[in-house]
Amino acid sequence: MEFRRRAELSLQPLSKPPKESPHAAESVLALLECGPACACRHGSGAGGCLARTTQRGVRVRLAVAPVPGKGWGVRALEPLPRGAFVCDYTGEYLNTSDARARLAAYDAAGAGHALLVARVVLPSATSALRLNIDATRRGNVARFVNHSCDGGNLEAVLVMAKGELLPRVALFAARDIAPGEELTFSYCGRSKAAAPAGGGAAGAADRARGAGAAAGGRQHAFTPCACGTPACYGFLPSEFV
Ligand SMILES: C[S@@+](CC[C@H](N)C(=O)[O-])C[C@H]1O[C@@H](n2cnc3c(N)ncnc32)[C@H](O)[C@@H]1O
Repeated sequence: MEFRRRAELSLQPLSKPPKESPHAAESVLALLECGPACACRHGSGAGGCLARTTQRGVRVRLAVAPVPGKGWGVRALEPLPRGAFVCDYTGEYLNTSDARARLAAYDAAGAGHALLVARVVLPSATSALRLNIDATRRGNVARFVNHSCDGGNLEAVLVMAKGELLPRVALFAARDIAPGEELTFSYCGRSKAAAPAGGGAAGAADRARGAGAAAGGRQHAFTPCACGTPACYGFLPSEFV
């Protein structure tokens, strides 16, 4: 597993929030993994490549359960050590015009959604790859993870595997998490209120600390936030397409 500042990730609402928004997204490090273009073998057994952390599916016990004021949410059913891989953020990869159309439809329906937008600044720094991953209709457990203004206990990390056409987004434990805790992350990137960890300890989230994220939560009007943290801004990140 290798981390480089090769690409910057900025996961944020579909269009940039106003500069003065407390929910401004920040750039992140990326995780590079082996992939289809590597000669190494997949698998965690003897001889298996270890640089494929996010490619083995969800290995931790999670529960989707109602959370007061937020609809459904995700809780840990076992201790998750800092740096543990929790899950990929899976969903439909959309082009931007389709993503905008869907957002308009979600808005019209007045419903929440789970459309995550990530902008990957390319090494030239003159252009960016934009990922629109919509987990609203098809996705995995990640689509039930709620927002927390203090950054939550998960970190969203951009994952690039050799030979894979598109990057992915994965969620890692940003700190030690106790059984029963609700899993959350910031929908708009690392919260200014969240204390970034140093880079010392081993673990993906450690080194990729600072990952931003913007899943779902696109609300046309300000939607009250029920994260309940001291850092709460009172509303979910908003987007202005
Ligand atoms: C990606 S989904 C998360 C799962 C969602 N709670 C559900 O029941 O399907 C995003 C939606 O969850 C709700 N949500 C997420 N975080 C919240 C929070 N901190 N406070 C209130 N609602 C939240 C919003 O309706 C948002 O549009």
